[in-house]
Formats: sequence, C-alpha cells, structure tokens
Amino acid sequence: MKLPRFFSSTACDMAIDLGTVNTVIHVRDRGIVLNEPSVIAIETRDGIRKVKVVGNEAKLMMGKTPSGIQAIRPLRDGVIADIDVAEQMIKHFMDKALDGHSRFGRRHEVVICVPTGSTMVERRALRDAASNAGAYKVQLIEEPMAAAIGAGLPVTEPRGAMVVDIGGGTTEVAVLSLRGIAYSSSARVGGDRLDDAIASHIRRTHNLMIGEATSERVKCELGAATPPDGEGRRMIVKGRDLVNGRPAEMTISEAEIVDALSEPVGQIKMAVMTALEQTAPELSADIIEEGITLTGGGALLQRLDEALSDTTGLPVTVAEKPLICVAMGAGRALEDRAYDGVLTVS
Ligand SMILES: Nc1ncnc2c1ncn2[C@@H]1O[C@H](COP(=O)(O)OP(=O)(O)OP(=O)(O)O)[C@@H](O)[C@H]1O
Repeated sequence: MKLPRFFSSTACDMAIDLGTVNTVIHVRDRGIVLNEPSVIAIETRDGIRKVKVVGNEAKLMMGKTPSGIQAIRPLRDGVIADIDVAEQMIKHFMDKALDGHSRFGRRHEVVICVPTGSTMVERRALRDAASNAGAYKVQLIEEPMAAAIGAGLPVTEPRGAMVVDIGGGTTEVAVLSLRGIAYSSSARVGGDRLDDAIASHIRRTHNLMIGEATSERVKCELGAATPPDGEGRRMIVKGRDLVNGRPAEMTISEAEIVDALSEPVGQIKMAVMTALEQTAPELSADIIEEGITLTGGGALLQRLDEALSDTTGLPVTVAEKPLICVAMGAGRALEDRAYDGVLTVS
C-alpha cells in the first residue's frame, strides 16, 4: 500500500544555505521555501533577551532600532560570529520553512552549506545549531560544490568545472571534478566589502555618512565592475552631513561608484587568477572549454562577468539563479543519488 505523502519519512528534509547576508532553504519535494535576510532583532527587557523579529522584518529595522532592541547579523565573513543568536535564527527559519508540514513531530534530515575555508569548530557550531533546532541528522556540503550542482555543472564527471561563488562575506573559487573539489580557496571579500567601499568613498569624498542599507542600494543600482561611457547612471543618496551634522542628500554617478569598487573587485579577480594558476593542467584544459560560472548575489554586479573574462581570457557565465543556486544545489545533492558522496558529516 502506498502511504500518503505526509507519512513519507523524507518529505521534510531540507537544505540550508545560511549565508552572511541571506538564508535560503530548500525543502524536499517543495523546492525553495524561504529566502530571507540573515538578520535577527533581539529585545532586552529587565535583562532578559527575547527574539523580536527575524529575516525580512528584522532587516527593515537595521540602523533604526530604539534602545532595548538590537538588529543583529549573526554571521560575518561567512562564519558564525554570535553562536547563540545564530542558533535562534536557524531555529526560527527551520520552523518557518516547515510551516506545518512536519506532522506528528516527524524528525527531519538537514544539509547545511559551509564555506570551504571554515574550521572544524565553525562546522561543529553549525551542526550543533541545526541539531538544537530540531534536526535529527545533520550533514554538510561545501558551498562551491552546492553552487556548482545548483548551476547544473557536470560535477560527477571526470571534467574540470570552475565555479566562483561571490556571497556577502566571502568569494569561494573552486575547481570540481568527479564529485570532489580539486582546488578551492576562500577570500574574505564579497558584497559586504563592496558596500563598505561605497560608504567610505562617499564619506571621504563628500563628507556624507550613509548607512549599510543605503550603500547596498547604491551598489545594486549603480555598481559595476568596469567603467561606463561617461558618467553613466546617477542617483540621489541621503545620509548625515559630517561637517554640520544635518541630514543631507547628494547625487552620485556610476563612474564614481565603479572607481570606489575597484579595489574589492580587484581582489575578486586576483582570487580567480590565483585559482587558475594553481589548477592542474588537465583540469585547466577542461576549464578553457567549459569557462567559469559565477554564482552568489555578487555575480549580479553589472559587467563583472565581462571584467573577469577580460582578466582571464576565458568565457564567463552568470548562473541562472545566482542567489538561490547554492541552496538548490544542496537540495538536489540530498535528493538525487547521482550525487552520493558529496555530503559529509564533518
Ligand atoms: N544586483 C546586485 N548587484 C550587486 N550585488 C548584489 C545584487 N543583488 C544582490 N547583491 C549582493 O549579493 C550579496 C548576497 O549574496 P548571497 O545571498 O549569495 O550571499 P550569502 O550567501 O548571504 O553570503 P556568503 O555566501 O558569503 O555567506 C549581498 O552583498 C547583496 O548586496
């Protein structure tokens, strides 16, 4: 007799991409069910800390919280900076992702994506956080492997494929072949660095102090990896005048922002060049044919693919859904036996 779906022992298994900036969750048979900022707002009253809101609502509070409430990003540079808070955030997101689908208290299996450069201690912290949040079995997958599977690269074949995953905190560069990672490196440069570069440029050149959310908006609207023709697009930014302390606004141009981003963009190029230099010749030969695939939100920076193609002399493609690629790949690795062997417990 075929059991109804809610009796199936696997239907709530989930893959979590706990990112520095966004958390994305894929649930077996349901696909991507959650994609929210990795932000949690904590209220402290009479010395007792309580979660107020998490995700989208918490992000709206960033930089605007009254005293007694803190909007926190528990991950920095791709690793957990505040374990207690991260655990509460994971628990909240896991509950939300299940959203009544976990009937009769059934236990679920979880796979978590980890940056290749993370230490054993950091990996244990992530596993413990998921176990404490209710997972009965926790496995890990290296982020670039998940990104490559999500981007549809041939990771199970004896063919080298290069993936560059540019997240909020880190840029992971990896060459994959035969279900394994032949080369990987993790550079602590990503979207957050680009935001910082924009904020410090505007502070230095225009004496205008802007918040994190504003600099991210400027990056998404005007940011690019190569200069435009002339001044390019323009937008108004608002913040606090550092000279007179008053609210102020000014117009900035794409050309100016491209200039401000040149250093972190240069670091991303450098990470890719170093990877190419250290890749075994047979795999390099494959990469000449396959090219480089970009994933992660940073891949959406305008003309980054062109800039990397100019630097490396190779074809560069942005994955179809760069922001959810890692979670999709991790989910596929959990579901599809073709990827047996890419999940680990440590
Ligand atoms: N259109 C865009 N242009 C440039 N950057 C963008 C764009 N859209 C999103 N981003 C950036 O992508 C980053 C988030 O990407 P992603 O969700 O892949 O990172 P993450 O998984 O949270 O980080 P990590 O993998 O480092 O832990 C943010 O810095 C965000 O500002």
